Amino acid sequence: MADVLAAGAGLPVRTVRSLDEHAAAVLALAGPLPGVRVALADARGRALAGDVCSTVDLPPWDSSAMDGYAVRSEELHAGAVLDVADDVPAGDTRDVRVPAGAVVRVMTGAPVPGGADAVLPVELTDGGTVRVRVDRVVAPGAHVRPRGEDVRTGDVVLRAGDVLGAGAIGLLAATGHAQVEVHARPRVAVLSTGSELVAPGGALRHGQIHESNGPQLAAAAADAGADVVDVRCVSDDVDAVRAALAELGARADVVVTTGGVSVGAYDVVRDALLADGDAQLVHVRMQPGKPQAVGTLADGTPVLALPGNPVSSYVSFEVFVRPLLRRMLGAREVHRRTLTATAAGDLHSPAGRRQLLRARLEWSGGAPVAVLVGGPGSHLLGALARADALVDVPEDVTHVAAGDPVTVIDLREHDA
Ligand SMILES: Nc1nc2c(c(=O)[nH]1)N[C@H]1C(S)=C(S)[C@@H](COP(=O)(O)OP(=O)(O)OC[C@H]3O[C@@H](n4cnc5c(N)ncnc54)[C@H](O)[C@@H]3O)O[C@H]1N2
Ligand code: MOO
Repeated sequence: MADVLAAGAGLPVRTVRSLDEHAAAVLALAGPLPGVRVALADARGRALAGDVCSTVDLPPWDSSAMDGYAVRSEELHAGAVLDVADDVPAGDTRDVRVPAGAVVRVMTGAPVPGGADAVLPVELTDGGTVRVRVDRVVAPGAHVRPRGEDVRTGDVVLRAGDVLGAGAIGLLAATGHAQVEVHARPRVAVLSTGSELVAPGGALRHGQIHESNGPQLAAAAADAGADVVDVRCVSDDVDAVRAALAELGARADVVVTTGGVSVGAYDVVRDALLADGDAQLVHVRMQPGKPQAVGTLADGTPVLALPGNPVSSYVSFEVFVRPLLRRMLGAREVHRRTLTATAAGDLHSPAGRRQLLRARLEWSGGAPVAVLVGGPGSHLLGALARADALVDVPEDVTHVAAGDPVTVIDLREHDA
């Protein structure tokens, strides 16, 4: 296959690339954005800009795991009656000791008093508050959570590039961090182009359709952790597109366009990008998503021009834009998870184009099965909405039989 493709009389040449080559070119457009300090409440879904160490031991002191009595275990035997010398609820900040021959009542989460080596759960006693009768004994160490068992002061608890989920936010709070340094969220602007487009809700005349790529890609960008700063739509007018791109470039870290990037007479994104900035037209050996353009606007802002067909723009977003946004967000792993599933039915794929087919994952005996939804047509939005996976058929594979293993890109995870 040639490296460049002459697209026809009078049309600019296109670089021909595989999906992986184009994805690598897109990823090279930008690195992680600078770090910013944010409150924990704003940290969810963001990636750490540096390693984080604990400011405390966890637990910070020997802690009771049960409501009961702090005991010297060697003094216990069934039927023993011991004095209850003190009462230590959670939050008691005194430094209490267990006298010899006695016990101290403790609650879950209370510090285990000095001298005690175990906690006797209240269920193994008569529950006395002045004196307590021991019904059964416990071994040394029972129900005591030792200081530092979980985390030690100075331990690196989370690393740069970790994406903060609920567990990580809990750990940051527990280890003493009210704020944390994360990478800035990439600011994304989405520009849809097409004179046939009418805002959702608007009345349609013959030849017109509702604009759906903008809302779709804005949702996908937010889902990837981006801050969507603008979503707008312009008609097929090259000056209008150039003006919109210049405005959006000034406000965003990445501009994503849809439509107008193929070989048509009114493919104005193509013309606007070639007029300003530094962009390359690309023919990607994939279906959907063949015509693409990528580069920078006049002010240096990365721009990705995706094809207008709704499924093409969504799939292109998934495999090209999303990894770039994840990289700018600082995530260590920028790609979606893939898994091997069984094809539910036969499928066909064009030679020389890597095909990404919309599918639904089902489970049979615990193993994933990929059930295609809709056909390969890049206009089939009805089916796209029911898909939660993309079956990834390599360029050189033209036929997959029902029951064969297929690689599947799992779309079910939400990162934002
Ligand atoms: N002669 C050729 N024609 C086409 C080729 C080709 O190689 N030779 N490639 C086809 C492929 S593949 C694709 S993909 C499309 C991409 O073309 P564009 O990126 O220029 O997209 P448009 O022509 O502007 O639109 C295509 C289609 O999608 C609808 N659309 C566009 N924007 C939106 C939107 N925001 N919301 C909803 N729907 C949208 C538009 O109405 C068209 O139906 O080119 C093929 N043609
Ligand atoms: O490359 Mo297009 O996206 O097949 O419809």
